[in-house]
Amino acid sequence: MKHLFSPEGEAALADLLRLQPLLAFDFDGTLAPIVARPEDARVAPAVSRRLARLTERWPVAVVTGRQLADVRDRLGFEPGCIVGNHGAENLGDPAAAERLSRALDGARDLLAAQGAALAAAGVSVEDKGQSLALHYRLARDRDRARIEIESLLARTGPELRSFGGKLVFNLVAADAPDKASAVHALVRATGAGAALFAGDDLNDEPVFAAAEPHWLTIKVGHDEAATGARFFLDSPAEMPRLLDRILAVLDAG
Ligand SMILES: O=P(O)(O)OC[C@H]1O[C@H](O[C@H]2O[C@H](CO)[C@@H](O)[C@H](O)[C@H]2O)[C@H](O)[C@@H](O)[C@@H]1O
Repeated sequence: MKHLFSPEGEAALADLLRLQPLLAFDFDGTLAPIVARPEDARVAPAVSRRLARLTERWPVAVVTGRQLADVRDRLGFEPGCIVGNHGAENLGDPAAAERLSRALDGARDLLAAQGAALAAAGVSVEDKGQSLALHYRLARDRDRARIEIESLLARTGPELRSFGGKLVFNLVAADAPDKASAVHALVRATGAGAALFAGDDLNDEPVFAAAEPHWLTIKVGHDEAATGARFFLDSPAEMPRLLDRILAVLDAG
């Protein structure tokens, strides 16, 4: 996999921008650097200023594992669309959203029963409606925290699906939409000719895997996880340079 600012990456970006693409971004680890506490995550002004300018002229979306109500005030700009809960929130179907949230009720009961043990192991729980996040970044003994979480996950049924992330386990309904279906739906809804999608985590991999050949997919950061993205950026600190490249093409056109 090559860096986006390699000659191959620059050429792929130039080709993509001729197709009037949707520009879609993950939040944590992509627009906002990873921080110890989820409540401290924010988009840097250097990034939000550029995204605000882009949003005036191009379809821009944020597709995040967070809840909409949580992420909105962390952005510093107003994108054309935000999809939350790993692709399951804000798809315009309130009945489906309600069903996806109710599917987690059994897990909520398990969490209540196992709450003291999880808290003692340093696990914090985020209930986001259509998904649950069990964080263990701040646990003193991360192995012990993982064991507690895995024992809870082992007691959930086939109506739920779990997947990992950055020092977190996530739980959603087995049939919950993922970020890939969300990005495809946004491309259709905006009439965009392609998509650029940048993300850093496991919940972004379905987008990379289901991308059309003419899309541009970018993994942000380096970790051991295999990725299906075509190009990479070293960190969210490279985001202003990417956005400047896109703005320059728009200014030239
Ligand atoms: O899809 P994303 O926008 O990347 O959201 C994924 C999860 O991000 C948050 O957790 C992660 O970021 C935190 C802040 O940097 C970090 O402290 C935590 O360890 C990470 O797992 C968020 O809290 C979750 O709800 C999102 O699902």
